[in-house]
Amino acid sequence: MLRTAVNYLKSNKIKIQIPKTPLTKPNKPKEDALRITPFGYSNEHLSSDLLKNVITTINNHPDSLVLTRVGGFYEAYYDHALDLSKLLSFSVGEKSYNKTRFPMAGFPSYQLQKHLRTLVVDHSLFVAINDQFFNHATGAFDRKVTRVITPGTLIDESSLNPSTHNFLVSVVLHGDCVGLAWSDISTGDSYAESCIPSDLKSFIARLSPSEIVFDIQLTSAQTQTLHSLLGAHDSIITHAHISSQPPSPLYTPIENAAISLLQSRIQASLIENTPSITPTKETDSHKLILDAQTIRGLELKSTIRENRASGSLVKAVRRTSTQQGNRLLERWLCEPSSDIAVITARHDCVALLTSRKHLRRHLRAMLRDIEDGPRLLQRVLLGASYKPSLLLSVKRVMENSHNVVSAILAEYDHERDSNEDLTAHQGEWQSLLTLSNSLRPLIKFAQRIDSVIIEDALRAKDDESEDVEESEGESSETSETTDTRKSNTQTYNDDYKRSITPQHSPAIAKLNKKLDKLYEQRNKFVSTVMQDLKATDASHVALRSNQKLGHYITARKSSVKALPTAYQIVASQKSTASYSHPQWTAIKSAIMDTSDELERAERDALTSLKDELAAESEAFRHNNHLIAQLDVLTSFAEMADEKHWVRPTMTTERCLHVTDGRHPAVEMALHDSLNSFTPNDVNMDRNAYINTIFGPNMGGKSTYLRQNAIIVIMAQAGSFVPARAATIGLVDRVFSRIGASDDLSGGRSTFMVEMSEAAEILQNATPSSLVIMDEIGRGTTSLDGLSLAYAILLHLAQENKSRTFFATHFHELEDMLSGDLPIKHLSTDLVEKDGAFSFTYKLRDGVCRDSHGIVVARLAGIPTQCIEKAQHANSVLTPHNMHSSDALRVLKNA
Ligand SMILES: Nc1ncnc2c1ncn2[C@@H]1O[C@H](COP(=O)(O)OP(=O)(O)OP(=O)(O)O)[C@@H](O)[C@H]1O
Repeated sequence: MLRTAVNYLKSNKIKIQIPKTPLTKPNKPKEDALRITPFGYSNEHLSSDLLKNVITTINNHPDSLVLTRVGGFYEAYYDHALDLSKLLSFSVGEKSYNKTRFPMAGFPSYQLQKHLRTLVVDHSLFVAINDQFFNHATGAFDRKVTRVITPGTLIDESSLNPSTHNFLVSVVLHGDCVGLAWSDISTGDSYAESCIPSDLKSFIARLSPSEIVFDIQLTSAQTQTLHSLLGAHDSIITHAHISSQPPSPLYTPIENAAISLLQSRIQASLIENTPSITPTKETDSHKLILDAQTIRGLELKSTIRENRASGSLVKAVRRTSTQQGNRLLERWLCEPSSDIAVITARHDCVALLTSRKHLRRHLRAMLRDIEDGPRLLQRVLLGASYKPSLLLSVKRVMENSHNVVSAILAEYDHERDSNEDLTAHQGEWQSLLTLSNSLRPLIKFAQRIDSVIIEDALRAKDDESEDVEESEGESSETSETTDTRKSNTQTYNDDYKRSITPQHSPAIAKLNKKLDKLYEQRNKFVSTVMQDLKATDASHVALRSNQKLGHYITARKSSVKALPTAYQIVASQKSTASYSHPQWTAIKSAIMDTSDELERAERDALTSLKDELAAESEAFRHNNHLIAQLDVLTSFAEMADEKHWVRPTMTTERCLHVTDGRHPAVEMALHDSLNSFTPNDVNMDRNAYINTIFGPNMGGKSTYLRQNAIIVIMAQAGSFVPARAATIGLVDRVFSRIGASDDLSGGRSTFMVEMSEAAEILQNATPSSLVIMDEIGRGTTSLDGLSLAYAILLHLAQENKSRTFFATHFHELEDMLSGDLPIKHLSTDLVEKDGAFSFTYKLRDGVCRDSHGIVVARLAGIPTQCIEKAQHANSVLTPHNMHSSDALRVLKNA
């Protein structure tokens, strides 16, 4: 009856990676081996309550791998144990109940985060955490599932990539409208929007969610429709109910439906501590839309061939210093703005920071010290790997954010007071000041945390509790020692470490005073003990406490002199004796009780600080978003200065002019191999908005296409651009048809994919769009390909009227497209000098009629014999004689 998560995912055709070897039954371990398994298994019998709970939990969570907390360990039973041991490469143990033995595997609780990464991130499993709670009434442990961890609901820092968001997206389809709500639970960022069905794919490509939620009540036809709208993606699909919660007037009904679907999915996962989703309505809602192929084809987030981040645009241009900045940079590049005011304000900030190297350096140094505020906040609020000292980290983020903004304002004041020419930069300063001044005042709250918490003590306590967790299960005798072995100096290494200042509350002040007094009494008592024992010539005097003897005094026996009667022998060994003393028992008991009381009061104080932080969470998130923006803008400025990028002029005209444009990632790769990049120009206006690019294979056509799209994207994201000058007419969408790929699982051949992508462009591109098309029509016969290329170009020129870069080897197009069309032909060349060939990479006007495919094939290493045959065929055949029997005879007789 038990169904493991692996089986469930497999049976639902959900993509998982499982070990190649099949899951097997464990060998029956030997009795002795059971006691020494690496996960600390002891050969105990399971209690019937625990067993019942485990079986019920497994049955209630048929999709999940159930991990049950037992003491200091997380354990899995039955076939879940087999799966766990296989996936984590553990050996399997056994437990028994009523003489029945069954498999068990587990690990110490402090290793949970590490193993969740393997189970949930690497293997896309769902893991139900069956936690234990001590029940004071029964004196036993109760257990219940507190979280069902899935790829989209991870909040544990160590399982997440800090530089990218981990989105959970809900999708609702109603007629011609799709409602979407998405949230990164680890940062608290949540949004909702609606779109037309054909845009769903681009949304998903931009967000790269790890999990997509469908309404559980969808019919199979509706599910199928949604799947086809989503296209290919790497996310897992889960289901939830659309819960009935009050709709927000900020959102449309379909957006509200998506929000409640998302909320109920989160509720089902974060059972004990469900965050409430309040999506942000984006102020900058005018976006440059990039479709899924474009994000992939331009290698914005990862390379096409190996799907690696290194080599991608994000990686090539990233100079950010914070994790929140890394995430925002990715968002801005995949979702640039199409609002000229927003873009201009960003360019203003970049201009200012580019020209002020000292300010930029100062800011970058300060930004590097800012921790990942949004994820820290979520850890505090959701209790995932929470420890009180996180409040100190939150405080530091507040202070450092304040310092970053203060540094900007101070620089402005300094320039205003000393620089007469400030008016020339007034607009740029205005943009940076508007952004900086939006910082919400949290510094007082930071000061409050500072005045309440005793930092060193709280950190030491957290470190100790981590150590305790790691050593849980090991036996340890608690002891307080006042050791006089080496000198008369008395050390009280077990004194209570206070982590909250007495000024915090009268109750805490009172308890502190009481404890101080008790410590004073103890010190006096210790002096008396020392005198008494010295009188008997005893040495190695120590005051201890343990469970067996209670509070007692030990000393090395060296004299027969009698001690006062208050000293009662409680244990005696060959050379040492242990004594109880009523005064010591009274003092020590009072110290322990008061310490406990103080600890509880301090814990309450920390909880109320946590609540205060929850009330300020919106302001804290706002400030972190501000820091992320300043970080990305500083990163853009760093890049502009380092690589000599320029500020583009933005206009609403349908034009694109670039002087000496470059491709940032290709230029970087060439630079690494000590080669230089050849820059190229663009000149497009309303009379000539289509460029066809001809030239040899490997001549740089695709690079040119991509670099122009990237220049537009970088500009509209707010960055300067890799060029000597640029004027960019605002673009509403970038479409691309690049590279050949099939979609076998979707039942589409390479040519079919190519045509579907072209169809989408022709149906959706507007006069404000930018289209790049690489070698359309190459996947079929030359004649069909040429005809399609011709017709598509004409359609783009006459119907869509989009700015278009069209790379092709069909030089016949020059003759076919003559006449009054807004098309300009450009070419790169292959030149020969002393028998050596080289590419010019420089575009010139006109059409290159030779693709030099055979030369490139030789350079690629095709065997000489084969090349010679190709050269012969090439010299015999022409487009006109290809089917003539004479030509074919000459070819065969060669
Ligand atoms: N402007 C340039 N300056 C220097 N090197 C370049 C330039 N453009 C491209 N290259 C180099 O040439 C290689 C091939 O470029 P690209 O893929 O753009 O050629 P292509 O003309 O599209 O080739 P094909 O027609 O075979 O697809 C690039 O990987 C890069 O190393």
